[in-house]
Amino acid sequence: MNDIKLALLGSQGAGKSAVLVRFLTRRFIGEYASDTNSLYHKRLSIDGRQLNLEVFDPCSQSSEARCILEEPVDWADGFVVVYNINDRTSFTDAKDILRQIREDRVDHCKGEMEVPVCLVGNKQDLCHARQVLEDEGRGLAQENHCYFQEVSAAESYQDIANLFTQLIRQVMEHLKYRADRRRYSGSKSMAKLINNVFGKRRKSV
Ligand SMILES: Nc1nc2c(ncn2[C@@H]2O[C@H](COP(=O)(O)OP(=O)(O)OP(=O)(O)O)[C@@H](O)[C@H]2O)c(=O)[nH]1
Repeated sequence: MNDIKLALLGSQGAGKSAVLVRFLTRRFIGEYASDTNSLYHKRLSIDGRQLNLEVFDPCSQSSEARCILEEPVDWADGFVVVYNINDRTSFTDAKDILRQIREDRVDHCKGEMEVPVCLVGNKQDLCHARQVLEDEGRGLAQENHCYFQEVSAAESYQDIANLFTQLIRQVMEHLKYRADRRRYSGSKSMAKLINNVFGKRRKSV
């Protein structure tokens, strides 16, 4: 069984918990405790593969985006970055978060494939009060090579289910790529070791 770890990031009130709970339970619950970190578990099957999903929903992060969190960035295999389309500040925070994820991952995983991230513009049902155009969200996602979707946690399950499914597929590919890379560099160093030991020995015989 594959273990997949995701983290939800975004500014306070963007709707992180609402998006996640909609995915996990198909329901919209109006209010959530926002003063604790939560770790959700779910078993699911995607493309015939059984998965053990863990999702970290950290408690509110300040709007200065001092937010993020060394821990989830190291811990998670993929990220869902949520902003509120009616709140430009939350979009600016999302930009900062995407930049921080990229910088952190570049530092830690030189030469590795980029970590899968999904950018989510939430509260689409309130689009009469929109402050962030859909094209701006799409543009930001393109700059950061990530999947993008506007959703309404209040009104719709399907878009949210699709985006989590897409992200989880990308994470599975990413984990496979990392495992293959490790195996390849492991076998290369093993070949080098064998060559060093036996190659030298053969010479002296
Ligand atoms: N109209 C509407 N309201 C939403 C939607 N999603 C969330 N909300 C509301 O927005 C508020 C904040 O939602 P949360 O899910 O608690 O947001 P959060 O990002 O987890 O917030 P923190 O835990 O404080 O960081 C709540 O009152 C939700 O009911 C949505 O799609 N549409």
